[in-house]
Amino acid sequence: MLAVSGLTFAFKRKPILADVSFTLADGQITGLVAPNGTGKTTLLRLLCGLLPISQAHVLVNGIDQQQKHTQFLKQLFFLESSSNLYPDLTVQDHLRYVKRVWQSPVDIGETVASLGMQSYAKTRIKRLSLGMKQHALLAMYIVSNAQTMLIDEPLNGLDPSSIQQFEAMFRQLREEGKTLLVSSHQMDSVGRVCDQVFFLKNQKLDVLPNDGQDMMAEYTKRFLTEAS
Ligand SMILES: Nc1ncnc2c1ncn2[C@@H]1O[C@H](COP(=O)(O)OP(=O)(O)OP(=O)(O)O)[C@@H](O)[C@H]1O
Repeated sequence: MLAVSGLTFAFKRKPILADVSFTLADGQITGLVAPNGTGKTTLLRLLCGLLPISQAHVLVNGIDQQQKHTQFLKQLFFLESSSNLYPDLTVQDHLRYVKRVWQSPVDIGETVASLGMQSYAKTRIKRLSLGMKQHALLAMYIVSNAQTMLIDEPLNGLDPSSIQQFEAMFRQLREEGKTLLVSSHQMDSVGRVCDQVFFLKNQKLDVLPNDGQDMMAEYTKRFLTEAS
């Protein structure tokens, strides 16, 4: 479980979050949705300690981000984007690194096969397409076996069958009891896989349980009607 209380953050004069509190349960997928530049990535960075949380508390399974930082980080996986991958290392190098650091029992070969990556597992990152790099990034999350996974726009650059494949992987991680917070602009996909959605608006999170609503209509209600 991830528990956040009293999180406030601003970049100089740009407020991003105002006294935000929430919990994410194990075995749940939460979507994080907002227009470009609102603060989704900033929230994910704050949760894992890449930006200072000042007076707030962020705990994973009761372990405090600030008091037990190393132990906290072992419970969590966040790699912001596939542009953070090492260009001269292969996909397999990245997966071996994650497996070792997170002391994970997850089998690399099985993960590669389940994502259909066999043909480029030994290829350097710099020779891969965007979609292939997105697969490599998701494979790193799976191999980490971390309890909490913060995933920033994983569906960018994916073709429809890869989107289906990623959605199946998210569901599988949910079945394994993982806690997923996934930012996305793909409202149809959010509707298909998320148990609840956080709409970030006016520095607050508007929490919507997924009861099968049309998520694009929910987005429009919150963000497009006032823009038009
Ligand atoms: N290091 C930084 N210094 C100053 N401002 C920043 C910094 N990083 C982000 N911002 C600003 O904070 C705001 C939120 O950015 P963030 O990247 O969190 O948005 P986002 O919701 O993830 O957007 P997108 O959907 O485009 O990825 C933006 O206005 C951005 O310009």
